[in-house]
Amino acid sequence: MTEVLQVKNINKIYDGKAPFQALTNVSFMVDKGEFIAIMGPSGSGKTTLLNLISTIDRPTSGEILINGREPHKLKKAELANFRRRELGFVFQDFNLLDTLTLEENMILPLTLERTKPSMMDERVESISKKLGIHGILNKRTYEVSGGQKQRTAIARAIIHQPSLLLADEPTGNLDSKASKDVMETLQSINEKDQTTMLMVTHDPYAASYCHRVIFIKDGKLYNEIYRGTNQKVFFQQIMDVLSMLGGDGR
Ligand SMILES: Nc1ncnc2c1ncn2[C@@H]1O[C@H](COP(=O)(O)OP(=O)(O)OP(=O)(O)O)[C@@H](O)[C@H]1O
Repeated sequence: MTEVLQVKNINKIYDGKAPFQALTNVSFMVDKGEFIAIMGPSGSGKTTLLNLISTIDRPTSGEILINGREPHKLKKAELANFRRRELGFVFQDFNLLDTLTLEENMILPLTLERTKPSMMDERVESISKKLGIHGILNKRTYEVSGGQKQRTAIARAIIHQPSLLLADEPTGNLDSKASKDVMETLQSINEKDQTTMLMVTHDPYAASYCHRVIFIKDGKLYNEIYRGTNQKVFFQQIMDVLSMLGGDGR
């Protein structure tokens, strides 16, 4: 089986005085090594979908399988372990701990797994070099740039070699130079390590680094497009779908 993520017929209804159906019959598959962007207007259900895949929230009906397993069926403690081992997270606002150095931030997931110190050192060395943060590992988060913070957050997200890396607007707080830098970093990790990635983004330039963009509108799949060899052409195709969707994709 090469599918890392299977989303099958997902519905999500938020209960309340006026129940709201945020997702309707959403299905898609993601193969090992794929790099996927999810785009759509504001309120279309992107965050809802990411929360279901990241197991933070549960679907009302339908199945989500990650590496062939259904995390939503696990008990609480097992689910916590599953999430820690199988998933990596990158957020818009980095979510780094300000009192720790970049290295300490990076190794947090390994500390939780009680990984041997020699193994930790090896991982820190190779990943920090790959991400271009090796020379600043002893700095604290307030001493480095936004792009460097996000690269540290990416390092933390991949240090335990997750099956699936989930990113929520990873370039949302970055200027265009730092965004380019972070997207090139994600692309290179995806290519070298075959890490499967799924990213929610409003940024068509960021999405143009992906293999495939899935568009959602009003909680339903609207369209999906695959990248050929040319990133500029893909960027234009993404812009075209966004303009059909209406607005600026937000
Ligand atoms: N906890 C909740 N209870 C009720 N309705 C919710 C809840 N969370 C989200 N919604 C509604 O579900 C819909 C989808 O929201 P969601 O946050 O998934 O959209 P989004 O595509 O991520 O939007 P944005 O791009 O603005 O972040 C919206 O109409 C929202 O108001």
